[in-house]
Amino acid sequence: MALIIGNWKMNGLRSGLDEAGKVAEGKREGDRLVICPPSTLLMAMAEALDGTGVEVGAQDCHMSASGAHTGRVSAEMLKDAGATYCIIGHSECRDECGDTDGLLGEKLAAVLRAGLKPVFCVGESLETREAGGAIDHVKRQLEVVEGEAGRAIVAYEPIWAIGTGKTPSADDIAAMHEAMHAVLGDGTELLYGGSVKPANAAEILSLPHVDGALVGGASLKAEDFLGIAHAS
Ligand SMILES: O=C[C@H](O)COP(=O)(O)O
Repeated sequence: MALIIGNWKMNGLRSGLDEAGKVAEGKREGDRLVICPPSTLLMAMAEALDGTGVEVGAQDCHMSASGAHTGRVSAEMLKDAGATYCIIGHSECRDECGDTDGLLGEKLAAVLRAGLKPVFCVGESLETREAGGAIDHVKRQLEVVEGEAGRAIVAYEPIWAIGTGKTPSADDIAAMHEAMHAVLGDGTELLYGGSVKPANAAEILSLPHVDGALVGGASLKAEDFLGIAHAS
């Protein structure tokens, strides 16, 4: 069954917990669903979803377990709050938080140290795609995670497809996932992310080496999120 992870990004107040409850109500036997809310909602959501089979994840973490890092949250704290997954290397974090490959290697180690499942994001810009360098770019990004391939989930998210309504062609997604699988092997689940919605989910999730989806905007409404899950 496909793994469908919803990334709420910086969206959601306590009232949003109702939507997570609706996801749990609509979950079918065997569905593998994860919601990554903002950290303010993590503990409450983990408690609300306890026993439903819908898991909760975080969107980023600090590499240290604790210390003088004002405003930051460690992987251990996220685990303690009820998270079982943690996204790292999302293009928005690479861009806004200055996540470098070196820093991401430390975050990956922190997530594994805390006993969380890392969801490591990679993806190219439109400029790189148009220059024909997408696969080489992603392969270079994968160097951070290659050593832990069996313990990580990797999400391919072309930056130009995030929140734009645009997606690569099915052939381009398949080619990228084939290239990632060749690097990482059978033990790593590979997700696609970038404008996934109920209408395109069946085609994307049927592609070879696409084991699931990382969903942004369409994860905010339970109906859409479940529509994606049930398209697989
Ligand atoms: O983490 C999720 C991705 O950035 C995809 O976002 P999107 O589904 O809104 O395009």
